[in-house]
Amino acid sequence: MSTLIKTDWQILTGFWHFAAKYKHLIIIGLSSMPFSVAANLLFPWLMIKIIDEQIAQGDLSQLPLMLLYMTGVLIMNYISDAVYSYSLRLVGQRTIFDIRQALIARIIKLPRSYFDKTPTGMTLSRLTSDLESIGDSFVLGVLGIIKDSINTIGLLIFLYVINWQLATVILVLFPPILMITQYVRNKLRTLYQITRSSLARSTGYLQECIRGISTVQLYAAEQEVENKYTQLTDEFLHAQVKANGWDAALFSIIAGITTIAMALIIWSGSNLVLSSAVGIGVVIAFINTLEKIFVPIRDFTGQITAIQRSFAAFEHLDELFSEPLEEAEHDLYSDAELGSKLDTFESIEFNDVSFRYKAGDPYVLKNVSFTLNQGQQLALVGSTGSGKSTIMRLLTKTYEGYEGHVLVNGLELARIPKLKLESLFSMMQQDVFLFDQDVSFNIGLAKVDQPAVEEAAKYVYAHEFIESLPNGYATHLQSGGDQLSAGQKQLISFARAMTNNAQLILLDEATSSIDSVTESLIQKALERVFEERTVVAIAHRLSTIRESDQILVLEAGEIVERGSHEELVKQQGVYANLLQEELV
Ligand SMILES: Nc1ncnc2c1ncn2[C@@H]1O[C@H](COP(=O)(O)OP(=O)(O)OP(=O)(O)O)[C@@H](O)[C@H]1O
Repeated sequence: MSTLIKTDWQILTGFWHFAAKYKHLIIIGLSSMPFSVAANLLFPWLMIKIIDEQIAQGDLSQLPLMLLYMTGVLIMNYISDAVYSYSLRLVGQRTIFDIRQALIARIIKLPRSYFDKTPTGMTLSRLTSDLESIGDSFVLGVLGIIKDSINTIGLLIFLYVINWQLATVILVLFPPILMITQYVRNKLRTLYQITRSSLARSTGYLQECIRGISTVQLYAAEQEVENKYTQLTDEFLHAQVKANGWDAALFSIIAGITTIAMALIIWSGSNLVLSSAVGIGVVIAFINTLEKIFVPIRDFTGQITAIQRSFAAFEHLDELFSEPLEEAEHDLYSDAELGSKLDTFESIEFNDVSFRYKAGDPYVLKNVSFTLNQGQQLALVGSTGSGKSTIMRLLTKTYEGYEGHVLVNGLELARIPKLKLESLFSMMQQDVFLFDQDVSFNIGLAKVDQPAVEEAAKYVYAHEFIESLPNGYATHLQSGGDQLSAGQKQLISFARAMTNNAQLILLDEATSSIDSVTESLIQKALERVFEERTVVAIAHRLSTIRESDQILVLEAGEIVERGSHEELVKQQGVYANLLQEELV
């Protein structure tokens, strides 16, 4: 089997098309480089000229012109540096912006199976810290390395041309500087890893505690939470302090080596001056250039580490981009093939359907078959874990990969694009997710106008309670609708399901206990839906589904009984038992 592990280079080239869009900016940035290098070389060259050919000769006639040149060179340096940084940083920022947009577009289309196996925090960190890491580490690292390497090589060649003996003095100091920086960087890398992982752990812990704040307060566990958090952040602080120490040490060591180099240059330079091999200007130019060579070398290993660190982020993003969008893999019906076949709901047919969530897992649906025609009501009944919600999830294409056939109006469900189902089916969910927005948004999800929102609310008897809220439909629902009762949340979910006038209502009745006033509203709404629409319902209270045309009783993924309420009662089987339990 061929290995699918990509090299860093392959991953990186996979992202190139994002940056390639800004080729013109990259060309502008890179073409400023020769000017920057030229300025870096011209400056010491002019200095030598001024000292050795003007000052040392006692002839200052050319001095104003030389100073003018120097000013020009400095200005050229600033401008080229600014053009380089501005344009290439802009490329970095725009590229990251585009990657973020592409990532979000991808994430929201990923199948539910992805979200089942991936913690939310991990997906969010791809969009935040991984992208930030690419911005901070990769973009700045690469920009720094390109600029510093070209400048350093240019300067070294220049110094060798001016005087090879003094240039060799500088070159001799390269190996110890590289060794020391490598050693300190390794220490820093380990410490940075500790700081990152301890920060991630403490932030994760804090996130969890804030999410579960009501439990923390209810059980008076504030002190324990505080202690644990202090312990986790202590580790972070400790590693950070150590890292600061090493960072400062590296800085001082390089400053020390620069001083040693200066002493060596002065010492050997003085001898060369005395023997008239070079002018004093050359020695001064060498001293002036030292920092420009040693500081980039100090930063070099850091930039390499930063770039390496960003490879992990690229790898994470690549994984996310490689996550399959399940629907795209299927041979979906074209618009022409569908024609008007899905304009009105006619029937659903489950034909020997089996399903498991993952290959190798046990089947949670086994050979399920049933038919539901327009205008009928089908109820799914069974103990917890028997597979009722799984049937709903297959119908809404939340999960794919069933065995057997599911036909909607005679068309294979797997081949129907999800969007086409939207106007046909509507789901009244058990887990009501309310957005931190007003009631109207929560009902219409910004897809329908206010009259349609109110019409849907009236249909499910939610209008009255919504009107009694402080700002009616404009009332802001905070933290997932904490100010609403479980029943009120359900009514909003019902209204949401009604906004698109879908012909088939998929109903997942809530198990949560509901106050009696809202309960009667919910019952009225359900009765109306059952009377007027085609319904597939998971009902926890059997009273809700009494009037259904067909009741399927599931046990461990299999249909064990089917029939109307009366027929099942007569059978004296599982359904009759469930009914008995409910009455008790
Ligand atoms: N995302 C998932 N991944 C793996 N297994 C799952 C997943 N969701 C449900 N299951 C398993 O599938 C089986 C059927 O679950 P399902 O949610 O369909 O039951 P249910 O009858 O709707 O139960 P309840 O009445 O409690 O909602 C259970 O054994 C459950 O553990």
